[in-house]
Amino acid sequence: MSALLPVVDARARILDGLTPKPAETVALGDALGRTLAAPLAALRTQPPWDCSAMDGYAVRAADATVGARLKVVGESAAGRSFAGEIGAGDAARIFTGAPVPKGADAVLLQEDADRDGDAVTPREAALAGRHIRRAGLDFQAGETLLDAGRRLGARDLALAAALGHGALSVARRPRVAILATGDELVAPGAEVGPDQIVASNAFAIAGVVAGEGGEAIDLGIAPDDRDAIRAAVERAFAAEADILVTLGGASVGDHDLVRPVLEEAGVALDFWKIAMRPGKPMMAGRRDATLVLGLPGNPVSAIVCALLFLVPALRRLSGRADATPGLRPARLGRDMPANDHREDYMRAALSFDDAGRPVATAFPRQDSSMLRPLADAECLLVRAPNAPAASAGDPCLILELPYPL
Ligand SMILES: Nc1nc2c(c(=O)[nH]1)N[C@H]1C(S)=C(S)[C@@H](COP(=O)(O)OP(=O)(O)OC[C@H]3O[C@@H](n4cnc5c(N)ncnc54)[C@H](O)[C@@H]3O)O[C@H]1N2
Ligand code: MOO
Repeated sequence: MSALLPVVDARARILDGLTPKPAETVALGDALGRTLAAPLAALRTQPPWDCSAMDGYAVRAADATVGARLKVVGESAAGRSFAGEIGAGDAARIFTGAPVPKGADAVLLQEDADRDGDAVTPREAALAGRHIRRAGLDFQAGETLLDAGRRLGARDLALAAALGHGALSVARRPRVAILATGDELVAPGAEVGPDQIVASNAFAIAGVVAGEGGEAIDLGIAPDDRDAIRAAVERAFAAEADILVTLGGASVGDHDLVRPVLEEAGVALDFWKIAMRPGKPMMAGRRDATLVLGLPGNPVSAIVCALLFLVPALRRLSGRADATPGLRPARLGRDMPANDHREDYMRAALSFDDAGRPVATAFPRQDSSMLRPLADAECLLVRAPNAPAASAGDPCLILELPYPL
C-alpha cells in the first residue's frame, strides 16, 4: 500500500463493486436531476393527429387557386376541432395546433387570403401538405425516447410529460455522510478562536453531492480525537450511508487519525495515497455496503478528489451511463516545466485562440490550500505523470469545472 496508485486505477477500484441503487417512483415535477432507472417509451403519439402549423384556412389544395372564392363552412381551433368535412370549394377557419378537418390537404396562410363574410379568396395558391404537421411527426406511441441511465434535465422533463408520463422510475438518491476532522476547525458563523480556522470543505462536498442528485448527511466536525472520530464514523454506518466522506487527517502527521480509526472501525482499506497533485494522501475502503473515501484536508485537494472520485461514485450509484468526467483537448497558454511522478490537476484559465480552439493557461500559484485560485479557475489543466516540458501552443488535456463545481 506504500506505492502511489495511478488516478485511473484508483477510480477503477472505487467504482468496482458499486452498483446502482434500487429504483423508486417520483412525480415528474420532482424528477429534475434524477437518473432514469428504466427506458422511457411514448404512451401516446405526438401530434396525435394531422394539425395546422399556422393560423389560416384548411382547404383542398386543388380548389385553393389564386382568386378562387371558397366557402368557409366551419372552424377548427386547438382543443375544439371541426367535426365536418371539407368538400369541393370549402374552407375551414383553422388555428395553430388545431386538427386538420377531414377532406382538407393544405393550410392557406391567413396573410395569403382575403376574407369577405363567409367567403375566402387565396392571394397565393395553397400547396398540398403545406403548413400541416403530420400525426406522429415528433414521436409515435411505443417508441423509446429516453434511455435508462440518463440524468434528467429540464428538456427531458418536458419530453417525458409529452410522452404521457406523470411519474418516473428513477434511481434512489445516493446518501453521502460527510465528516470534517480537525481541532482547528469551527463552523462558519461561529466564534473563531486564536488557533482556529473556518471549516469550508464540507460545503463543497455537500454541493457536489446535491449537484449529482445525492443526499448529504452532515456529520459535523470531529476534533482530532480517536473516540470522537470513531463515534462520528459509526453514525454514518448507522445512517446507512452509501458513501462516507471524511475530510482531513489523511496524511502522516501525529494528529492524522482518520486511517487508524477507519481500520479500527472495520473499514477494509483498499488504498492510501494516489499519484496525483493535489490529493496525494487520499484513501478509499469499504465496510459492508458503505464506500469510504478519506479525502485530504487541504481544500483544493478535497475538492479535486471529489471531482475525480466522488462524482463518478455518485454517478455509478445513480445508474448513470456516463460515470467518469471526460477530459477535453486544448492547447497550452504558456510553457510548462516537466512534471514529476504525480498526475497534476492545475487550476487554469480557459480562453480561445483565433481559430476558436480552447487554450488553458495554468495559474502561477498552485498551492492546494488556496481556494481563491480554485474559484477563479475555468478548468483544470491535466499534466500526465512524468510529462516532459512543453511549450505554449502544444496540445494538452483539460477537465472542465461545470456547475455545481
Ligand atoms: N510529511 C508529510 N506531510 C504532508 C504530506 C506528506 O506526504 N508528508 N502530504 C501533504 C499533502 S499532499 C496534503 S494534501 C496534506 C493533507 O493532509 P491531511 O489530510 O492530513 O489534512 P489536514 O492536516 O487535516 O489538513 C490540511 C490543511 O487543510 C485544512 N483543513 C482541514 N480540513 C478542513 C476543512 N474541513 N475546511 C477547511 N480547511 C481544512 C487544515 O486546517 C490544514 O491547514 O498533508 C500534507 N502533509
Ligand atoms: O497533494 Mo496535497 O493534496 O498537495 O495538497
